[in-house]
Amino acid sequence: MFTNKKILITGGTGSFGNAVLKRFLDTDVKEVLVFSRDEKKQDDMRKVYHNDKLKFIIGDVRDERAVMEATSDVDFIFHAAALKQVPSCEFYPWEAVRTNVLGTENVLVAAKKNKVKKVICLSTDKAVYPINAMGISKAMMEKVMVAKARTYDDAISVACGTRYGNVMSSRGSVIPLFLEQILANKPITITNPEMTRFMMTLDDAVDLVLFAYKNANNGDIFVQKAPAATIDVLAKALCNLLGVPNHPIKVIGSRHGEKIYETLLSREEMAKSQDLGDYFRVSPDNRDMNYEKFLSEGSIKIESFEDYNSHNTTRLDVAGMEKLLLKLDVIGRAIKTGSVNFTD
Ligand SMILES: O=c1ccn([C@@H]2O[C@H](COP(=O)(O)OP(=O)(O)O[C@H]3O[C@H](CO)[C@H](O)[C@H](O)[C@H]3O)[C@@H](O)[C@H]2O)c(=O)[nH]1
Repeated sequence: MFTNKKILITGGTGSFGNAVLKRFLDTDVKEVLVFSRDEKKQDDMRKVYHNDKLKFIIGDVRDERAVMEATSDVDFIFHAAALKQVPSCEFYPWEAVRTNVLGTENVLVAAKKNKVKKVICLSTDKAVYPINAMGISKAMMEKVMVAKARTYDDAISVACGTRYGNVMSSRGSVIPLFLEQILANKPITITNPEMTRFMMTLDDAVDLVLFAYKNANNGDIFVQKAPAATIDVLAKALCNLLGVPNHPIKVIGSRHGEKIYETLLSREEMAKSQDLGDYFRVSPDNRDMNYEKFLSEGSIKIESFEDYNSHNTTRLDVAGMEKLLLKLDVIGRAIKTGSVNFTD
């Protein structure tokens, strides 16, 4: 699939970057370039992987020149660089715009100029009916991707997007936090026990981008079908797995910008999405602005569709959640060693 090809991953030192990298390095890829800002994280990765195919570039997606140069000789781009923490983006929304929106524009402009064959832009469920700055910036990122893709020559370059739910145990997320709290014998801090989130493993996340890579047409957005659970179920499953079913719980209330449930596809998107089995594809609206030419489009009955969200998808009970959690290395390590290692 990647024989003799050069791949660039923006934000390649993060949880997703590491997971996707491992898959790429197992192929006969020519080179994998990690483009990111943090020299320390790059140096740590360099030492862990010891692989000649892996190259590191220091740079920021906000910097047009750095992006142009980094992508000059690249076949594929996986664009994962982002500000993604909901609370911090609420406090610094302009920073989210700079990285998530303008940074993505830089990547897409450079990809066109440098004739990159495919660009896969990573988005999130929080971009659908967005209420927080992170989600709004990711929604704008998707709009930029779709609009830029309209200007691409299909025979040369393809840009597409993927939308994730929560990636279980990614850096800074709730699963490592709850594990730490249990192991330190501190109460688990639950925001709202009834809140639901889609649950995806990092492997699912990698499968989704590879599916998009293989199947995308210009402007497509892909979503993977996924189960969901309440935070209460998640906390109970973690306590059971660590052998402390009666561990204390403290309800702390929602944080800035949080939603009670997340949506992977809006009702409007469901009406025109294509069901591909484990995935949905949402193709772009490629009409031009002379809308009077396209009257038949008005006939779809949006009301007869429901959005695809973490309340109405398959819901995991405690046993189902435990089974899914056991797929994560971090859980096995926590059970065995009594400590949390965040390398997943
Ligand atoms: O102390 C805490 C912290 C979180 N939660 C709850 O746990 C769920 C998940 O929280 P996370 O912080 O793990 O995840 P978010 O849903 O806020 O956002 C996450 O998912 C996004 C994708 O949707 C991005 O990847 C983002 O980086 C990542 O943090 C939420 O319902 C949250 O309210 C608690 O109950 N207690």
